[in-house]
Amino acid sequence: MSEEIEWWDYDDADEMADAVAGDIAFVIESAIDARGACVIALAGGKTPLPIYTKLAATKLDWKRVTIIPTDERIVPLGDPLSNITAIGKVFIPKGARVIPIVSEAAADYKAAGRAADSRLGDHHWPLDLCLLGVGADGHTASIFPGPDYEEAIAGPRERRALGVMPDPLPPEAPVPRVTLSRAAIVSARALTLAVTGDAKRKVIEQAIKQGPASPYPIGRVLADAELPVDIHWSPA
Ligand SMILES: O=C(O)[C@H](O)[C@@H](O)[C@H](O)[C@H](O)COP(=O)(O)O
Repeated sequence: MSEEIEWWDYDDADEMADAVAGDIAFVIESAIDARGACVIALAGGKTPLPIYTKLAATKLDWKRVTIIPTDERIVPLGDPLSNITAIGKVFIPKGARVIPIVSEAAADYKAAGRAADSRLGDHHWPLDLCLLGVGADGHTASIFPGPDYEEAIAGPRERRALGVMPDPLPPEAPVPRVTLSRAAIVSARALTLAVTGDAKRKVIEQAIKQGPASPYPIGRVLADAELPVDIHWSPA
């Protein structure tokens, strides 16, 4: 379990977006100063979109920034469900390298996961930052209960990404996924969550209490984190 999990509460999503965008910009600047480049993973879903808009408005050396999604729904690029399409719309115009982890709608989600894993091998590792979202069911990235759960949570530590068939399929995007593994997520130099609403807050608080025995994916991830984790929260 991480030594330290710190909650940051805001009045609204806009205030949260300002703060989280500021934190991410600081990580990016520091990585560029230290190494000349930065690699970050950004969550899919809707909650972080205001953060991305504010982050993209920040003056940074975007050409030195590589962005991957924490997870992707297996759909073609351009599909409304595609996480990297939403992220790319915001950051490609800034000059960032935005890397899809699913190149085409693969019939075999496991093969899509293997391809993503090998593609991520081309990038500097560990991540400078991983921004996670959380579902009200306790999933994070695309680590969901189902046949691939143990592999996502406790597969070989060098495996960065894998294919996942959630069971049950989540109604908001009922498709197989490719996700970063727990090992890849917790190896990030900075681990940040951005969530809204009481339901998600309750799930995360419960998951933290449960520790490594948590039935929630986010509980299993937080239980394995060694660095301090920041959880940013606003009511809506
Ligand atoms: O592809 C995905 O589904 C996401 O990356 C996922 O982990 C997301 O962060 C949560 O489902 C929260 O999504 P919302 O922010 O839309 O509630």
